[in-house]
Amino acid sequence: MSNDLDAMNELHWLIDMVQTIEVGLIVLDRNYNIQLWNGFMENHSGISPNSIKGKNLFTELPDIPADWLKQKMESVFLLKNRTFISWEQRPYVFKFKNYRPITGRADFMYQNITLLPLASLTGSITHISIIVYDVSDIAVNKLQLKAMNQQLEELSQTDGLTQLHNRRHWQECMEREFERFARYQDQASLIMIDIDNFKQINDKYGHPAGDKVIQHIAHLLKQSLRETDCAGRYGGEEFAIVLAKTGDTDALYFTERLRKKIEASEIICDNRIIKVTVSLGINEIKPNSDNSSVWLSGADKALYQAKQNGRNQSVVFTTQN
Ligand SMILES: Nc1nc2c(ncn2[C@@H]2O[C@H](COP(=O)(O)OP(=O)(O)OP(=O)(O)O)[C@@H](O)[C@H]2O)c(=O)[nH]1
Repeated sequence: MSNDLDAMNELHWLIDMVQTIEVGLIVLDRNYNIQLWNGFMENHSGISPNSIKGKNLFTELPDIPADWLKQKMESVFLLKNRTFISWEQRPYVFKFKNYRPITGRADFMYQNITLLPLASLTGSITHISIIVYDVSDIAVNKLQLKAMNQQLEELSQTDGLTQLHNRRHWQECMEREFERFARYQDQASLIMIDIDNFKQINDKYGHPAGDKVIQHIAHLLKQSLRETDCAGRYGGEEFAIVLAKTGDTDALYFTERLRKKIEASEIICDNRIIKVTVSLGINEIKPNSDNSSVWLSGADKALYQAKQNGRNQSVVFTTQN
């Protein structure tokens, strides 16, 4: 008698706990009709256990990705094995609003889900349990950390004044492009750009005005680039670009258009108009280029030649440079 009472108590406690636990519990039969729907599910869906019992899960909650979840559940029935669905795989299965104060930034509740086969007294799998864990805190923290890391990575690759790639990152990009060429024999051209007589601009208008000129050139440069091109601030008043899939004839067309655009533009600083020009050196990858340094130094030599020739011009590297 006392054993019966103990067992009854245990069952009663268990039912109480199932109802109040901060985890969603659902039991479905073979046709996905709901047999159990605990307090957590009621609180977050607004649907009471009495009103949903015996009804089909997918009819009652049409937001659930039915085909996808059925496929998972069928394999649980078939293999008699539990399955886990992580929030990283699918942020949620049940579209519940997120009310947590800490993770107020998430609109919905991130969920980890376990699908558990339930055996009848005869041992056959007649039902399935869906266990829903609210993992919004973990998910939001992880996503925030990921976003911050991404931001940090971008910052570590970006030049603060111009928002172009910084020298180190540009160099990596250039080396990648060089290796790609070595593998696929693709065309690519490297361009070095230097602002003409920049020291005089600093001396005449002041360093802040000089900075503004650098930003202005970077802005015009960005406007001229394609998605696949890679541009960076190589030094103080020097920029470097890799034009993907571009031979030196097209690169020259690009640099001349940019040069003329810069020449025609003006920078207004403290009510004064500043006009600048740039010199540009171009070097197309050659099939016999040994390494990326040779490619870079070819463009640098062509730039030097452009300066020697009187500035405000583009020069294509040849072995005579
Ligand atoms: N305002 C500003 N000036 C910089 C920056 N970095 C380098 N400079 C200046 O840029 C000038 C570069 O001058 P030089 O290399 O002598 O060449 P240049 O006057 O441009 O003459 P050419 O290149 O021969 O046409 C130096 O005076 C540097 O101090 C920067 O970030 N901002």
